[in-house]
Amino acid sequence: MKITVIGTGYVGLVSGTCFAEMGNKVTCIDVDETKISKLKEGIIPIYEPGLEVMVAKNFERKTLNFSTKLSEHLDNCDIAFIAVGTPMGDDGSADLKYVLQVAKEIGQHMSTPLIVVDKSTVPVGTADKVRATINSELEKRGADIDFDVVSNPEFLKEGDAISDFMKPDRVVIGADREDTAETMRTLYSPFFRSGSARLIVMDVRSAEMTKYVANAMLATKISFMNEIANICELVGADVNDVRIGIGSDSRIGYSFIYPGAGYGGSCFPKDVKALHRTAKEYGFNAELIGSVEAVNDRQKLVIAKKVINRFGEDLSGKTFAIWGLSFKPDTDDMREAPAIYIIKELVSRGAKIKAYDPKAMHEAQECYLKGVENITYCNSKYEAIVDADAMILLTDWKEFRIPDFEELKTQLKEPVVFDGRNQYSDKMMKKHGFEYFQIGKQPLKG
Ligand SMILES: NC(=O)c1ccc[n+]([C@@H]2O[C@H](COP(=O)([O-])OP(=O)(O)OC[C@H]3O[C@@H](n4cnc5c(N)ncnc54)[C@H](O)[C@@H]3O)[C@@H](O)[C@H]2O)c1
Ligand SMILES: O=c1ccn([C@@H]2O[C@H](COP(=O)(O)OP(=O)(O)O[C@H]3O[C@H](CO)[C@@H](O)[C@H](O)[C@H]3O)[C@@H](O)[C@H]2O)c(=O)[nH]1
Repeated sequence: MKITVIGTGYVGLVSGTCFAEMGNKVTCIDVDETKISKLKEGIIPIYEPGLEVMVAKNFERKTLNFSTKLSEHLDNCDIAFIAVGTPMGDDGSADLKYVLQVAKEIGQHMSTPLIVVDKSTVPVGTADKVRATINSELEKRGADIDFDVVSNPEFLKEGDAISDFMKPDRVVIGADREDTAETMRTLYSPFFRSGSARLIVMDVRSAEMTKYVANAMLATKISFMNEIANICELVGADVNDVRIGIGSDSRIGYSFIYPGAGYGGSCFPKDVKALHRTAKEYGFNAELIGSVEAVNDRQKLVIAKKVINRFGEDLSGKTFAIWGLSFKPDTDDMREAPAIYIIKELVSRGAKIKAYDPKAMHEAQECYLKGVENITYCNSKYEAIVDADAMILLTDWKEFRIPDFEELKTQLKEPVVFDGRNQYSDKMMKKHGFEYFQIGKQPLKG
């Protein structure tokens, strides 16, 4: 099929590349000229394992192309995917300005029948707005061209994006017309080896809702466990054991019940807020969803509180080594990363920070921690710990899992570790003589 993907970010680039991998002819469009010219030179703007090789292969065999000109890539196109950002608006709702701008451009330039697919995460009712916007542009130029609007939310995770897309748990398609649904089934059939039981077709509004419900459910699991972790700590229980104890019940399961320094990223925080806001617009106070968000906001500062309890309210003269800045491992993405909040809190109390992340240093320096004083960016995790008063682990990158503990102990002024992702254990830390603070368990005194 001939496919145009509009918005070449995490979702657009991964989706476009994976569709190309399956033999479709794909053009990825973006308004960001620098991004597009870099992609044409084989430079990938994001860090996502496996993506660079797949982009290069498909670009070379001409199944994948990049452009800034949407108007040149709608003729005889079968499907146009909208994959632009839907950031949080001032009132917490999803800001649809990029989506509707794309819809407007599609209406202005389409010349042949087209299926327009919303892949961006958008509130219920957005497909109707996209349809109305396209119709209005067609009317303005007196054009009568058949088109349909489909919702096909994306469930990929950053860091695992290629495998999530190539081997999806499910693909959700919201289509109100059977011929459109059939085209979408054909597009996705190569991604499912044995039939299409996991290719779920429903009405458009239910598909739009499904995306928010999936993210809200996952975020709820995390906030629930973080709440439990805080209680465990107070009553003298170990949340790590409790997690295993409950996860073994197949009705609960092990995934997404890891307590930590709070969830971040470009999706959970904004999508939970947007769902809460949608409910409010319909006059309903979604209390549980509101609490999920509030618990997470509080959780982001739990590690900072532990540092303050240990070192005092005034942290001037103290230096802390931070291991991990990205919101999760295997990505350079720092959107809503707990590290931003924790570092700002410590710096505001006079602390100095020595930070290291395998991939997110540039994002931190140039964007998310830009202008924050007293941060030194280090070239390695070991450089960061030299003369620091304590090490604080905030992202569970594999390279932090089994560090050289003796080196860590020697370089730190005092052997103190705060673990925001429960990567180590009391047993391990006791062996090496550390004072060890983790989430959901009373501290191990040195
Ligand atoms: N990042 C994820 O892991 C993920 C996963 C599932 C769903 N989503 C959803 O997918 C959507 C996109 O997210 P993302 O993380 O890929 O965003 P992103 O910010 O990485 O990329 C969006 C891209 O769209 C481009 N753009 C904006 N306006 C445009 C226009 N008029 N024409 C062409 N390009 C335009 C931007 O320049 C940018 O490159 C969001 O709704 C998000 O919630 C994201
Ligand atoms: O048990 C867990 C699991 C995750 N997290 C945190 O939750 C956040 C989000 O993690 P993850 O879901 O792996 O990353 P995302 O790339 O944000 O992916 C989520 O958001 C995407 C955008 O909507 C969806 O497509 C995915 O299905 C959904 O998992 C991160 O800060 C993690 O550290 C925890 O604290 N505990």
